[in-house]
Amino acid sequence: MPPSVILPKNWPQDITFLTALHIPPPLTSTSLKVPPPTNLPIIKPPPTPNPLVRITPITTPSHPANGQSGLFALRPLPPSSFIIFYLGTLHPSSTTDPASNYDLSLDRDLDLSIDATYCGNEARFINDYRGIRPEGPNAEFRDCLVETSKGKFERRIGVFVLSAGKAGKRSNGIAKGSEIVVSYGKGFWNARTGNESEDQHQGDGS
Ligand SMILES: C[S@@+](CC[C@H](N)C(=O)[O-])C[C@H]1O[C@@H](n2cnc3c(N)ncnc32)[C@H](O)[C@@H]1O
Repeated sequence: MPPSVILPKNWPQDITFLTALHIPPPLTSTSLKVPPPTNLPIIKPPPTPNPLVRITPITTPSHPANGQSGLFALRPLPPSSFIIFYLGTLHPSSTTDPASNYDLSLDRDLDLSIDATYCGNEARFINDYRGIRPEGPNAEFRDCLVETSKGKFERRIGVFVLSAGKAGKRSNGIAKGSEIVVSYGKGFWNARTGNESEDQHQGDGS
């Protein structure tokens, strides 16, 4: 991280803040290059810290992640809008640490995942909707692209506000002050309650 980078409020001291994906050797960004044309949205990297969100310690006893943190909207976020990239360490999915609570599959065909246990950005604080928002998630992970140089694109995972259709007809997106929640997928929770029947990664399934 360049020394001039301003850390987001409430960023933990023991986690490295990233402004770009961490790609340790032998992987290179070539693994993420996508030849055009593609139908994925092209996202311009947002400023850091991300002005749309805030990491907030959870102190409500009834919140299932009480004592941890969550990610909250600092302003109204319209349906389908991009919020933030999911950053962390890129690694082959075959090396996924089954105990990681911050691992997200980037692409099954490319066999790549992103783990934000030791380094990441604000997106690592997004909680699962279960026990928090009875209506369901208000955001989701989506595949997208970033233009790294003129005409060159790389794969990323972004967090997007649910579309009005998915969130219900009257959805206005995410209100200022609301917690941003996704679905980690049943597999995430099954793996943690000893049910191995649906062993998927965070973000798969619902
Ligand atoms: C990706 S982290 C989310 C950020 C985490 N709350 C933190 O402060 O670092 C995933 C972990 O958050 C907690 N968590 C997220 N959503 C939860 C929920 N709906 N109920 C209980 N714990 C949750 C669990 O400990 C889970 O392993």
